Amino acid sequence: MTLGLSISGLRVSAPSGRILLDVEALDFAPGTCIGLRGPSGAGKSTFLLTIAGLIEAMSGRVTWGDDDLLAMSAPARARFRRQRMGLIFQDFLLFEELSAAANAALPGAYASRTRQRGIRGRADVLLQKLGITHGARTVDSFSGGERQRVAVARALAGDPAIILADEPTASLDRTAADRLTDDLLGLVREEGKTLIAVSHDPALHACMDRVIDIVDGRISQDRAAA
Ligand SMILES: Nc1ncnc2c1ncn2[C@@H]1O[C@H](COP(=O)(O)OP(=O)(O)OP(=O)(O)O)[C@@H](O)[C@H]1O
Repeated sequence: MTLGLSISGLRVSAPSGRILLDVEALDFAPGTCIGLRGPSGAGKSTFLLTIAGLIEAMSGRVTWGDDDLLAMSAPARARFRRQRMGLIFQDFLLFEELSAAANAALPGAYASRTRQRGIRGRADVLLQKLGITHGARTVDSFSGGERQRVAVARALAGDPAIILADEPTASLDRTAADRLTDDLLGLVREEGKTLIAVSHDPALHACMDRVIDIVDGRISQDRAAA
């Protein structure tokens, strides 16, 4: 399954009333890899949280396929996120005392037995593809690059249509960052998933299909990557 994103008249406000995001119209075709960049505090993470349905104080339309996030109840949004989205963050957010396989299979935590088995199998295949063959070792002894590859396997294990990444290469050195970018984009493209990645890393943006600049909560530039 692939899903595209359509946004119109989106506004996100802080409790003070300050507008954090103001996006008139934006469409992402299914299966596109999109980079988001902009100065610190511009609203990139807020944008990512908004399209993940994690922000309440928003108005407008944020539609994934036929599903309008604002029209859903909070539990329906959480279910949608669980079934359709994989999330990757800068600081990995792994369970330190678990193995790579157990971390990567976490999207199965709330799933039926049958789906859990499928997710475990997919997690193992993804870890193999990502070169993580560390058996029962717990991830607390993994390098940053290895940890982030476990996070990539976890994001993809539930076979979600959408992958959202916030600074996926920021904690890595250049070599590990480039490898992670190659691995992530390779897997995402192989399966036709939609990827949206916030990053300050020009090397990551150079691999994307489209790069969008956000400044002061607004889209200042939107172009197909060279
Ligand atoms: N819950 C909130 N209440 C008030 N202000 C907020 C809230 N969340 C974010 N902001 C503000 O919104 C602005 C955008 O924040 P955001 O984290 O989206 O920026 P960013 O572009 O991701 O920055 P960085 O590159 O530094 O991570 C910042 O000024 C931040 O302080």
